[in-house]
Amino acid sequence: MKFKPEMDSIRTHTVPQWYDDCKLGIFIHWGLYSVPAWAYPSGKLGTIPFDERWFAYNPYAEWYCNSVRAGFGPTYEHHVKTYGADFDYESFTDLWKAERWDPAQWAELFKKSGARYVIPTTKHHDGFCLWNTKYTDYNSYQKGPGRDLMKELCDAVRSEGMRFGVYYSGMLNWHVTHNAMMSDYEVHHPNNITNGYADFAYNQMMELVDTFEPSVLWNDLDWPLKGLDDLPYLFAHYYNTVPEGVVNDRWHDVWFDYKTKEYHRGDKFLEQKWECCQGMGLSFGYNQVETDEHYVSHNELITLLIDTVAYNGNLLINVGPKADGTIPEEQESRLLYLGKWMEVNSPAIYSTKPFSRQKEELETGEVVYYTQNDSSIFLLVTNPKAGNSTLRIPEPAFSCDFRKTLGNFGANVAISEGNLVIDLLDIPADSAPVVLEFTK
Ligand SMILES: CC(C)[C@@H]1NC[C@@H](O)[C@H](O)[C@@H]1O
Repeated sequence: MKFKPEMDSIRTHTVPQWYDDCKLGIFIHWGLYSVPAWAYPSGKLGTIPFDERWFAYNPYAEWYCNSVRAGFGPTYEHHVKTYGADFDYESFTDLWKAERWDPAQWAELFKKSGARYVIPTTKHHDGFCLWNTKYTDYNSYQKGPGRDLMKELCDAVRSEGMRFGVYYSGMLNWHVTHNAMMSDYEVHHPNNITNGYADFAYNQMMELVDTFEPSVLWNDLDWPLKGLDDLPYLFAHYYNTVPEGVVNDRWHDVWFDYKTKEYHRGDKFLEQKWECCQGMGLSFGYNQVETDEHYVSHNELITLLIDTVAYNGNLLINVGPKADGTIPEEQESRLLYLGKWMEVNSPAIYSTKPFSRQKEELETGEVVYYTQNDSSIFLLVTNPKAGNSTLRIPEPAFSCDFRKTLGNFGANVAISEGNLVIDLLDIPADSAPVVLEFTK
């Protein structure tokens, strides 16, 4: 076995090329919380103080159980009015049927979006498992849909040639703890998290590795503090079982292959491989309260991908399906639009590296990004003006030859008075970002 259960051995693991090259993944938050599918769209993570102003007004619909446990606030009031004060969260297993779910349809849509990996929630904080785990009967095979949702999805994703990863909420399990969490400290120090629970989480993670051999282990929030000594054994087993596997950075700083950023992006890492994960709206789980205005626009989604890739990141964009197994039209529409753009422009995305410059904001309002591969430099122009316009890029970062535009628009390129001058021609109204390729 290449990896031994000791951190000196684990630290020899490197990020496999596939993860660096693929750039775009699909997150899926689907679970019992998809039945009520209700949250108060209070604001983006990071814009609201992380106290009860966040936890009792949580825009994350997948936090429904905790929001109700708060005992006040809009979600609690909605629950009492809709289901009654005595309706406990576990009873949503009787209402979750997934009656319209076709995993092949999901996989086809994700493939069309240009995504190359898919990571579903196998167990979110509520503790309900979406695979036929032997460690609890609180799972989708024994209850609710009566199906091993993860096995069906894994087969469908892989049959479309995409990689399958697993999300697992290691630190939180609200089927085990029963108090409302109203602070960041409580989230990272849940009471009742015993040695027994740490063993449960370890055993389920090992079961996920052995059952699915996932390309990504995406643990969330933190790992049970009583189980930190188990992690070298988990990582060694995982890397020996899945040599091209990668793990994220939410394991109590014990180890990571790549860093994660959730919504607020701040300073990007550039040198360190990272992944931006967010919903298309304010929530990861489907929230019936959200309308199109809460969602990033179609072009903003493409710009989010470009702004991530230019800084050495991957975009893991989330899909929140409805309880019946259908994907909300607003989300499907954005994925298809992104996929159409990728059909033409993916050479500037897949298998690229950051350039010496990543982003420039021009005086005329356009924002220009750069990526590169071994033979080309790509210049990606977000919010280009409709019709014909001229971009002036002072002190250009390169003087190589303009090769072509990617897409149905024209361009004339010249160096004039020390500026790279680009005449963009025939840009449609409300255009998606446009890409020009230069030869090194
Ligand atoms: C980024 C995503 C996986 C989020 N992580 C923190 C959770 O509390 C939240 O519900 C969501 O799963």
